[in-house]
Amino acid sequence: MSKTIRLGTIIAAHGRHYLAESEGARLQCVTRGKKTNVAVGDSVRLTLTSPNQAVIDAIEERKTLLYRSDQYKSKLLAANLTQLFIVVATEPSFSDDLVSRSLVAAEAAGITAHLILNKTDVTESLPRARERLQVYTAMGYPLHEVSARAEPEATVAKLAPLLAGQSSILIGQSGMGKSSLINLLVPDADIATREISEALDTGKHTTTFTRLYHLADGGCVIDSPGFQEFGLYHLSEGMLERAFRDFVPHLGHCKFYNCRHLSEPQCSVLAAVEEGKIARMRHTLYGQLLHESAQTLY
Ligand SMILES: Nc1nc2c(ncn2[C@@H]2O[C@H](COP(=O)(O)OP(=O)(O)OP(=O)(O)O)[C@@H](O)[C@H]2O)c(=O)[nH]1
Ligand SMILES: [Zn+2]
Repeated sequence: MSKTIRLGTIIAAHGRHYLAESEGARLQCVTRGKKTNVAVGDSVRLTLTSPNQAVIDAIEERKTLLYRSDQYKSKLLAANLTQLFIVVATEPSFSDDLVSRSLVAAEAAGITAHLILNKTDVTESLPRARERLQVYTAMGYPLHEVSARAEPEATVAKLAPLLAGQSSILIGQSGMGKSSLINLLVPDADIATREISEALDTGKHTTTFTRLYHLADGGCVIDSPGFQEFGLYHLSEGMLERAFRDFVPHLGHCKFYNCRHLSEPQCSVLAAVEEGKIARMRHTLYGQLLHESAQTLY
């Protein structure tokens, strides 16, 4: 049989099983050997092995790559993204640690980050949520307030134009309303998810895989399973300080050119923390991430 080579886009990933879209068809894909370096959003070169199956031969050059990592391994979240939306809600309470880590990951990957505050209809928790989000809006991250349940049309009117023509990912802790938002933005998301799940043969684990949906206005949106941890062990010290957007104006002014901004004398980052220009919580996280990146084993 002569080989058929095609280009495709990875639209779902579950373990080492991938689903690609190519010339209007969906193809079940595997990698060669034990490679697991493929991400949703990747452009790939495929060799067809049957009418609906293929082997991934190569990954085209990525524009961006968003990933998280722990001490032992990295986990690719999505490739070729242009934007990241962090979904938080008035309730349940969101984690500043996860929000900040997601922002740092986006900065390090060169992806624009936005915040979505969902469930604004829960008015008693709204002032507190807004107050907590001020630290991020002060850094220039756009905040979009919506209520997927109480104001679905207004939610779509606000978010759809931001997503059009872009390649976006929605991430958030469980319970923030990410699925509700996806269902509003991608009207046939449920059907698409079921089809993808069947094609991937993931059985019951329908919500544990990352998938890409096309948008009516062009572009795509990627839904990833909720997670509780966002390890950034892969970021080097130099990348870390620049991925803290609030640190950037103060970099280059420390007494020591190789200042780590932890306890050095005449450190302009520490001075900014003392002056309230950098939130203490952000500096604490920076110290934690620096510590984590020193633990990397791989
Ligand atoms: N009051 C209110 N509740 C909402 C809103 N949006 C979603 N919810 C509710 O919040 C709960 C969580 O919503 P989901 O969309 O399942 O949230 P998720 O972030 O996808 O959570 P997981 O599926 O656990 O990852 C559900 O009970 C929704 O009905 C909203 O705008 N206002
Ligand atoms: Zn310093």
